[in-house]
Amino acid sequence: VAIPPLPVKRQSYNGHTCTRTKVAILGAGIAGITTAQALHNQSISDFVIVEYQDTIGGRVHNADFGKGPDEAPFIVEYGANWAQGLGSPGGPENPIWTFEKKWNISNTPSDFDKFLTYNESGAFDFLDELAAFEAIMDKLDAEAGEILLNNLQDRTVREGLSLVGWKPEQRPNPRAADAVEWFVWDGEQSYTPAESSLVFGAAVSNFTFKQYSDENNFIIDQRGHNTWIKGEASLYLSEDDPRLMLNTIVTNISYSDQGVIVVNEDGSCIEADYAVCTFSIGVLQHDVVTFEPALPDWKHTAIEMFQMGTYTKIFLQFPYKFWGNDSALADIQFFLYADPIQRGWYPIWQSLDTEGFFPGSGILFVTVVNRESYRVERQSNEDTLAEVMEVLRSMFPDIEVPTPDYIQYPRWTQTPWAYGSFSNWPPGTTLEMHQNLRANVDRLWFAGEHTSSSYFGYMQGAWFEGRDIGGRLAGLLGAECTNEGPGDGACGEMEHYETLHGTTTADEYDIGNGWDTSSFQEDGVIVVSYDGE
Ligand SMILES: Cc1cc2nc3c(=O)[nH]c(=O)nc-3n(C[C@H](O)[C@H](O)[C@H](O)COP(=O)(O)OP(=O)(O)OC[C@H]3O[C@@H](n4cnc5c(N)ncnc54)[C@H](O)[C@@H]3O)c2cc1C
Repeated sequence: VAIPPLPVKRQSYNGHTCTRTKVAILGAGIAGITTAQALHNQSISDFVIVEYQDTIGGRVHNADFGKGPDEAPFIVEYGANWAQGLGSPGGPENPIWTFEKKWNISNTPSDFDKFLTYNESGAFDFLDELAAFEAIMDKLDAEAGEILLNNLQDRTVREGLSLVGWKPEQRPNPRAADAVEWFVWDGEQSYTPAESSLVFGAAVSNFTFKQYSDENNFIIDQRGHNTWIKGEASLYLSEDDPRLMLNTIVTNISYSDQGVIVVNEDGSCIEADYAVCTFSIGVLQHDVVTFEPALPDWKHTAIEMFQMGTYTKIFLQFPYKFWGNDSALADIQFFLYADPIQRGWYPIWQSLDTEGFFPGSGILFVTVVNRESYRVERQSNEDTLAEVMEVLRSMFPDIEVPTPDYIQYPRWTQTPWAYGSFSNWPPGTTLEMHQNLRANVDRLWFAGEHTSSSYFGYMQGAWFEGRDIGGRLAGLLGAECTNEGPGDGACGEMEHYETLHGTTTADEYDIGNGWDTSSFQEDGVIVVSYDGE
C-alpha cells in the first residue's frame, strides 16, 4: 500500500520541533510494548513510544510496602497480580504464562482448597454454598452459549442467574450466597451481576479459564511483575533508547487520513504516519486527551458504552501472624467474609504470610471492587483501617488482633494514567459495539485490554491486541502483515459499524471483529477451540 505524503511538516509547535516518525505508540503498557515489538519483528524500527509514567509496564504496576526481614520494603503488586489461565498439556498456552516462564517471574499457584469462610460471628462454614454457586455457573455458561449461538438478545448476569435458579435471597443463608457470588463474579469482573453482560461475561471467562486452564498463579517476584514486559522491550530497545519517551503526558491528538500529530503536556510534539493509542477506557472516558477533530459519533459512543471497573487491594502488615497461631489457619490462603449488611464489604482476605508467598511477613491483603473501591479510595487510610479492624475482630473473635504497622493501597479510580483497573462489558452488548471501540479512525488506531473481545480485563487481552495492531500497521507500512485467524479481516484497516444491529450474527464472530478464536457449543457450554496458530 502506498503511503500518501504527509501534510506539510510543521516546523514547530510552541517553539518545539516535532519529532518525525512512522508510528507514534502512546503508552508503554503491555499493548504499547507489544505493538512496537510486532513492528520491530517486521523490520520497522522508526517508531516512538510515549509514556506518562517513569517506567514500562502500565497497569502491571507495583509499590514498596512495609518492612521485610532485612528492613527493606516488600514489593507488592498494585495492579495485575496473577497469571490467569496458564494452559494445559497438549492445549494452547497463555502467551503471558510463556513470558512469565521466559523471564523467570517468581510465582506461587493460588490454592482455592486453602480457603475458609466467616461471618460477623467468626468462622462459619459455607463452602457448600460456594460449591452450589459453582454448579450454577455451569448452567449460566450453557444459557450464555444458547444466546450467543442463536443470536438472541444479551441480558444481565443477574437475570441469567435467576433463570437458572440462583436467587440469593432464597438461599438457605442469603448473606453467604452474596459472599460466594461476589467472590466468583464481582471479584473477577469488578462489576456486579446486574451490571455485566451475560454472553460476553461468560465468554471472556471461558476463553481464559476453559481454553487455557483454571489455574491462577500469584506473582511474588521482588523485581516486580513488570519485569517480563521490560524484558520483552529490552529485546528491541537499547538502554536509554531515544524512541522511549518516559515521563511524557499526551494531551492532544490531531488525526486525519494523512497522518497524526501528538502534542504532549511539556509542549513537545510528534508527527507520525500512524498513531496507536493504548490508553485505558478509563483515561478515554475522562477526556484527558483532546482529539482534533472530535472523535466521530460511532467511536465516541463506543468509548462511553463500555465500562471501567476498579479492583482495590488493601495491604496490611501486622507485627506478627495473628491468624497463624492456630495450626488450622497456618497455611490458609483465602478467608471469605460474609457481611450481614453490605454485600461486598471487605469480602476476600488473602494471607501472604504463607509458604510460597512471604512467610514471616505478617502481611494480609483484602480486596474490594466497584462502588466499594470508589468509597475506600476517597477516604483516608486511617478511616479504612478502622473499618478493616472491625471486620477482622468479628472474623476472629477469639484472637487478639493487633494493630497493623502498615496499611497501604492504590487509588486506581483517581490515577490519571488509568482511571480504574480494567474494562467490563455492560448488559446488552454486541460485538459490533465493541468493534467500534477497536476500529481505527483514519490513521489513529486503538489497542489495549479493552479492545480485546475475548480477553478483556486480562494481560493476555492487551498482548493479543498489541500484536494485532502492530501486524496491521506493518502491512500498511509496506511490510508483511503476518496476522491470521478465522474469517477475513486479520490485516489492513478495521471495519466499523455506523449502524448497530443490536445482536451479533454467527458470521460476525470472526477475526475482523476481534474474535480471535473459533467458538462452538458443546453440552450447552460455550467452549472455545484454538486453531493452533
Ligand atoms: C488492580 C488491577 C488488578 C489486575 N489484575 C490482573 C490479573 O491478576 N491478571 C491479569 O491478567 N490482568 C490483571 N489486570 C489487568 C491488566 O493489568 C491489564 O489488562 C493490562 O495491564 C492492560 O495493559 P494495556 O497495555 O492495555 O494498558 P495499560 O497498562 O494501562 O497501558 C497504557 C499506558 O498508557 C499510559 N498513559 C495513560 N495515559 C497517558 C497519557 N495521557 N500520556 C501518556 N501515557 C499515558 C499509562 O501510564 C500506561 O502505561 C489488573 C489490573 C489492575 C489495575
